[in-house]
Amino acid sequence: MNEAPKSITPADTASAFPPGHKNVAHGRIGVLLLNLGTPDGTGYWPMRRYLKEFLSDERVIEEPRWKWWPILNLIILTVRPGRKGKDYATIWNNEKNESPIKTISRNQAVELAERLKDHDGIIVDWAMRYANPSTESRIQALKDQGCDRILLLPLYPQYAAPTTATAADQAFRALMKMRWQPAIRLAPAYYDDPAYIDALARSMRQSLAKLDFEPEKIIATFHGMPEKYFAAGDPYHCQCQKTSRLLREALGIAPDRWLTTFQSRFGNDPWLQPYTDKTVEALAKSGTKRLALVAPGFSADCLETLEELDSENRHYFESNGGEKFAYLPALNDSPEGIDVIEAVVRRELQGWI
Ligand SMILES: C=CC1=C(C)c2cc3[nH]c(cc4nc(cc5[nH]c(cc1n2)c(C)c5CCC(=O)O)C(CCC(=O)O)=C4C)c(C)c3C=C
Ligand SMILES: [Fe+2]
Ligand SMILES: [Fe+2]
Repeated sequence: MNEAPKSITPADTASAFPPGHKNVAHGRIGVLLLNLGTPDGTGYWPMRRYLKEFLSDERVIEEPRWKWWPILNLIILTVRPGRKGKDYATIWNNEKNESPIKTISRNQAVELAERLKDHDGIIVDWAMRYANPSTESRIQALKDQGCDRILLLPLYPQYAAPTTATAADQAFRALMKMRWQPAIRLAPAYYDDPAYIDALARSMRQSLAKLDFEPEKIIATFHGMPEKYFAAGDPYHCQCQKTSRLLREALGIAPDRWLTTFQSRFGNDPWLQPYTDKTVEALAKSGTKRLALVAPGFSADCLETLEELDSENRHYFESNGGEKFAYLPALNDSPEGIDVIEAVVRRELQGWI
């Protein structure tokens, strides 16, 4: 049960309030789960709005604006909304009329609140960096409910400037408009946290046990990024590699059965390699018949996993001689997934609760 928010009374200040002083609720703690975002619909205009917001972010596209603006507005935003809208339609949650990443993110917040309900005065919410629910609206909602301390948890196990840093930028942009800012904590990346590796290993064991085949090879695939971001000092690549190694070791899988790859290349620059699609194709062509893919960097299944991995890469494998293919689901709102979020949140709330 949540305690009622506190408010400063004249008794606290030992003097009468000057007339007109606004009484602001405080005394609660907010936990805000942050993920990337997703379009509000699969039609041209919601897709275009989403891609415009996303691809206008200088943390995502590090090109001079004068060079990027015409490419984005005259080329990408004319063709990509239609093409990607069709892809989103294949994975859409029609019951709720929303993208899976939204359904899963909401469930993660509900489940986390359930795990924390023994603590008075904690409110759990969720928000997106792009589109809805916006980071600003949910930080304001927490503030309105009396949260004067907020823990931000970007649900990216591996730090990357195009994901983690932009989530923080957006939260701090919202604070810039506030008179009484809440105190903020930002949870660090948890790529090698034993709670995360253990949850991934438990989840993978369960998924592998449900298959009607034993994969010859397993690929741990991570979202890619341009190589030049890595060269400029982004720790993402190293953190992905470490997650992958720790996970393989936790599962006791021999190194020659395990590969680490990067997916979702966008544009013409070289991205982190090896590329997932090229690796899947090469494995099939060189005689691998049974393959499983897992995407440890995604805390929620989304377009990049459900469509790109489970559908596109399955097709590359099967059309090049592969026979059995499995995509092993992300941690999502499974008990293992909530174990990770709860462990990080409890650790980062120390001193506040
Ligand atoms: C163009 C540059 C991009 C970089 C760099 C990038 C990094 C990055 N992204 C994720 C996680 C997700 N990305 C998702 C979709 C997506 N990503 C890009 C581009 C970059 N991502 C685009 C253009 C899109 C939209 C789809 C498309 O048009 O191809 C998603 C899925 C969201 C959903 O709606 O389901 C996630 C999640 C990470 C972790 C990352 C790290 C380097
Ligand atoms: Fe992305
Ligand atoms: Fe590295």
